[in-house]
Amino acid sequence: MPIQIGILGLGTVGTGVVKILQQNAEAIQTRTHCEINIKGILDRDLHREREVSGDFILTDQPEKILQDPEIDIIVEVMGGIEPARTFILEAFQHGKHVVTANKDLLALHGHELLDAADKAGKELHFEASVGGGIPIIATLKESLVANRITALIGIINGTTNYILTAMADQGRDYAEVLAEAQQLGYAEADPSSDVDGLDAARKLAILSSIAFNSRVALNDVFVEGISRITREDLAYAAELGCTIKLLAIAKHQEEGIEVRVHPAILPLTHPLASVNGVYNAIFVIGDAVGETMYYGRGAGSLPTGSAIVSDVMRIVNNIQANSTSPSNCTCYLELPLKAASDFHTAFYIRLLVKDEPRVLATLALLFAEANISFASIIQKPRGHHQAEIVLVTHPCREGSLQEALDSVKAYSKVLTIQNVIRFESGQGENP
Ligand SMILES: NC(=O)C1=CN([C@@H]2O[C@H](COP(=O)(O)OP(=O)(O)OC[C@H]3O[C@@H](n4cnc5c(N)ncnc54)[C@H](OP(=O)(O)O)[C@@H]3O)[C@@H](O)[C@H]2O)C=CC1
Ligand SMILES: N[C@@H](CC=O)C(=O)O
Ligand code: NA
Repeated sequence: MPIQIGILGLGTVGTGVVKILQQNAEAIQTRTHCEINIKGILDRDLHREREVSGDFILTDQPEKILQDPEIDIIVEVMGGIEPARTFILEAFQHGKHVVTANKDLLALHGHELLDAADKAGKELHFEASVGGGIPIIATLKESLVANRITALIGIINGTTNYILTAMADQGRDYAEVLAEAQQLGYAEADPSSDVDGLDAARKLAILSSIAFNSRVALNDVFVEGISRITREDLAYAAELGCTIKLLAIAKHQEEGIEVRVHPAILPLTHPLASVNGVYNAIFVIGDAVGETMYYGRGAGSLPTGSAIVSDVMRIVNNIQANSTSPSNCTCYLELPLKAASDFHTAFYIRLLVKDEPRVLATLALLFAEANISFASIIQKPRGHHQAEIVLVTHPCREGSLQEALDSVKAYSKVLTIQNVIRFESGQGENP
């Protein structure tokens, strides 16, 4: 007897899922000892020309999929919060397992959905929701389960990585490269969720909850986007032997966990520094395994479809072995969350100042009053008796840096604070 699946949404990812199930049908059947058949697909538009066809019904009526007693597994790839949330809850009520790629929904309602799956004794899988085709959720839940994860640092938004790579390598402007990323279909419908860091924050909430076995909600993630990064900052980063990436950082320290998404200056020697263009990668440190990294395509029809179909096959294997209904929720701890003022990093501070005696000495004094010292300084003339100064601090408390910046703002010889960017050593520990 084939196992029947129903798909909600025949867009980019839904089409990839159908293609993989059709193209690799023989290998999939051999590996699962079972035929997997697409019984029905829900989509709004029944008349649009499609890249795929097959022996399935295409319907715009959700009950035809959700209430079909023959369907065992629902694949939700329609996106959005509602009605996706209601459809998934309904799927559990009707005794179906669910696979979803919906990071927006999981970041907001993951707890509710995992509870509903547990209550129904059904499985909920979501490998595609973070890093597209990169196997990172299964890696954290299964392959690294013997470890205490101490740090996870990811490039998990392809759009922003594409933009920063093009700005760094080709010296192009932010707005121009963003428009190109939209044309290429990398960006979300509303690209502000990419460039403002929200897409990466949603993915980090999902990943860190799994990595630390403690629920991290979207609101727990400190978020800053890339829109204030300029070509000048990228050029200074290069001068310092570094690059700038939008990093999703989660660390488990004695005081608690910190979860943050922001642009960070990263040494070129770190493996994440060579993750370029639209590619994603997640660097994970486990107490036993040490440093590991997972790299690949974070989006796209077939890469994302690969993660979905693998999740479907995992469920099919469990159905065959009569061993479904495991515990879906892995958050058995309640770890404290560190406040942003307690983050501890080095900083890059770019200032436009009056080029006069004692300015640098006064700046050193203002920072010293907040207990912050400099690791290096770059100064360049900017004409009209002005100079641009880049100060690189030794690691310090974020709260202390804010105090120092308040004094710097009030200092009359400082014309503008052009930018402030955190450093990330990428080694897990806070220096
Ligand atoms: N694209 C990617 O590379 C990745 C996507 N994801 C996630 O996968 C999911 C799907 O993304 P993607 O395939 O790109 O999205 P698309 O917009 O390409 O596809 C969604 C499809 O579902 C249909 N749909 C949406 N709402 C409804 C509804 N209420 N009833 C019936 N049909 C509906 C849409 O119809 P219509 O077009 O008419 O709105 C569309 O055909 C999202 O959650 C996304 O975040 C995750 C990783 C990567
Ligand atoms: N807009 C996202 C697509 C995948 O989630 C990205 O740029 O990574
Ligand atoms: Na993935």
